[in-house]
Amino acid sequence: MPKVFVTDTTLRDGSHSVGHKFDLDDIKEICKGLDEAKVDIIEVGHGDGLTGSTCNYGFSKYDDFEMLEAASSVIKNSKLATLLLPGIGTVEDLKKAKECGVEVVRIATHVTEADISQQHITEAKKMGFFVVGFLMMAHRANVDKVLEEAKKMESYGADVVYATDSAGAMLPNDVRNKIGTLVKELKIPIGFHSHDNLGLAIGNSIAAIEAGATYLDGSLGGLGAGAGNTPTEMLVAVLNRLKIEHNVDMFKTMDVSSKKLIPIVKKYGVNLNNLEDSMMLGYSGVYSSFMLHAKRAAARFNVDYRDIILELGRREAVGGQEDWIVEIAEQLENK
Ligand SMILES: C[C@H](O)CC(=O)C(=O)O
Ligand SMILES: [Mn+2]
Repeated sequence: MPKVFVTDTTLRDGSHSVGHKFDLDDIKEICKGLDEAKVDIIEVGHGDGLTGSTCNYGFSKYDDFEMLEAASSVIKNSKLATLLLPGIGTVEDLKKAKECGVEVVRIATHVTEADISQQHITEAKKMGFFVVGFLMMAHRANVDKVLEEAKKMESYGADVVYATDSAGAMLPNDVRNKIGTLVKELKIPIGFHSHDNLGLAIGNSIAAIEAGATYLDGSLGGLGAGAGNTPTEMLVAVLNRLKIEHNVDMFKTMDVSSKKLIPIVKKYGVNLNNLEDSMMLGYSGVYSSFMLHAKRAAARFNVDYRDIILELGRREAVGGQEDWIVEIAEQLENK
């Protein structure tokens, strides 16, 4: 299967979950972590896109350009992105975003309204942006309509078109059908952005990949509107398990999620699940009762418990082989 590019939207879609109130220092911390994890694209800004900070959508703590400058000041590897909804953001805002170091702009419209993206996509291309057309609420139109609207975005010059499951309402077959059709009928790469309202964010992302999508969105810990997005760290784990080529370091996405994002969002009363333990067990296929002992051994030998779990998975450990844990920890210490 072709290589997949990961966009992390913790600092844009995730900002819906914290009332658009991320601090500039928080933005820098998260961006640094995502950048070190080599996430391809990091999206930053108000949850409703550039200049979404209004009484309609909720005021953010900082304006988008301050947030984008803060992000840009720490990003070395990844590309900085922002979202724009025509009618909320303007071409002037795109120019300002460019000056802040933004390289990727995602122009978002309702799935039946691609026409209103023409000016913004055309102007963004002239400014040298990598332009993503983002068709929101993709469950609300049938496959022919989604195709018609995606083709419009392609004809305006978009580099990628997304089908976006804004309401987390799509079922895997719908994803497969729509993404598969776009992949077949368009010349540009196709992306998918999901929400977890039916517990299908990861499953639908897999359906999208299998149907040929090569741009996938996630957010750390799944932080995002509604039930949240596909967790970035879990998406990377699944890509690894599927042996699909990508650029992202799984452990580093886990670290930025558990060590940086979770403490930050606690300030806003958001209790984000720490996915690390359950994800490592599923990823390596190790029985849950090994976790406690692996953590104890990791502390004793000063090694990463995740490496112990990975090795237990490689050895296909089963109940009764807990004695391997200390042996593995000791070997890791001596490496
Ligand atoms: C403006 C929305 O939050 C964009 C998005 O992420 C979605 O439709 O989903
Ligand atoms: Mn979203």
